[in-house]
Amino acid sequence: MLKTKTSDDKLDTLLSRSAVPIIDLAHCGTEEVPVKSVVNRVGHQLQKALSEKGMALLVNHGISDEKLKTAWDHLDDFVDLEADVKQLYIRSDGDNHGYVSPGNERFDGKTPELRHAFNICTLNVQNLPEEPLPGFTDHISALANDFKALASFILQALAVSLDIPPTFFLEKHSRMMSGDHDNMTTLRMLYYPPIVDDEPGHGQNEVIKGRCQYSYQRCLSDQPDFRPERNPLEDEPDNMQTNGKDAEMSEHKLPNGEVIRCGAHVDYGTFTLLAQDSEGGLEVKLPGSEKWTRVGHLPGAILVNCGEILSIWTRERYPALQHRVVIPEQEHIRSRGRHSIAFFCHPDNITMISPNDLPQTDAEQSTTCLKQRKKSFKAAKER
Ligand SMILES: O=C(O)CCC(=O)C(=O)O
Ligand SMILES: [Fe+2]
Repeated sequence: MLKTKTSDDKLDTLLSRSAVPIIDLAHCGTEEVPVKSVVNRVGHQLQKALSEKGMALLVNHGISDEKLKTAWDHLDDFVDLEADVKQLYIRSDGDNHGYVSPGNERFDGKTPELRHAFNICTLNVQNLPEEPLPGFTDHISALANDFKALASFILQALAVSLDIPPTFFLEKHSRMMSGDHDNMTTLRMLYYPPIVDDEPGHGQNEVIKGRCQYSYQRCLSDQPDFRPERNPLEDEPDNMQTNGKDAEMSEHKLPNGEVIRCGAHVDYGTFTLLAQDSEGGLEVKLPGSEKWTRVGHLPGAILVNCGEILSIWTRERYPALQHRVVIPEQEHIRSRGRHSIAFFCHPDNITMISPNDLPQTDAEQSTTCLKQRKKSFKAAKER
């Protein structure tokens, strides 16, 4: 009893350090017909969380930890296959589906990324590595369907939050996981290998080539992690850093080159659902701030963050969240591998995105009114 209380207290303290609002989905996030009262409550909580922070942590969402961990085991097994077998599943031009090896992507436009990714845009068996990895297809298909159901729940809650008909977004996302020619929704499995600094004298390209070899490190960390933000002025009294430089203090720079786990970017879909086995360097820029903030890690929780399309649809009421994954400063953290799964929720390709689809807020209405009054006053004066 006491033990439970103590650990609850500890968790409360940890959660109070989190920058992210936490929303409880009462275990019905993946139900085909979710309980209406829960959708309504979550809608109201999302309204506050997304407009103020651009993100929220979902708990009791309905996707079990076991399911996520088994998916990461399958990804580990895939990454461990011989290069010529992996090559059969590589992402090809003009199609987002398939495997992407380390060093091939630069989300910030310049910095190569240290991660293995497997994009799944369709559940067509031919496009999945079932032959070398029996069981892969069934497990990943079931997981993709769970994420699709969870995304449908969030789409309904979003409609509630914006005071529009509950099926408004759902109807515009009816083709999720049918292939990126119909709908760009993607389940992306990610593995970030451990980072071990090169010894002096080793070649420049070791980081991309050598250090990204697979280490067969199954997901390890399962502890809540909300370490307080480090204050550079406290740690290095002589160092007169400005605020703008805080970001660099939480990041480890490798001596032999510019690489990152995932460069700074915003997702371009409606929203993203993100599961992770440890934080491993995930940082965000909260709306209106230029400072990188650590997200922290709550085991089993799924982060939802706004993408560009939702930001356009809502006239930035729900701003797209800038994020990145840096190489963690602490040696014991960066020398651990990290797994994540991102579900990028996109509208059907034929959908027209217009902010005029959504009713305006009172503030927006009065700005529009004022603009119209000024315009007619000017016209009357000219007449
Ligand atoms: O792995 C992560 O935590 C983030 C990945 C991400 O932001 C992306 O692939 O768009
Ligand atoms: Fe992203």
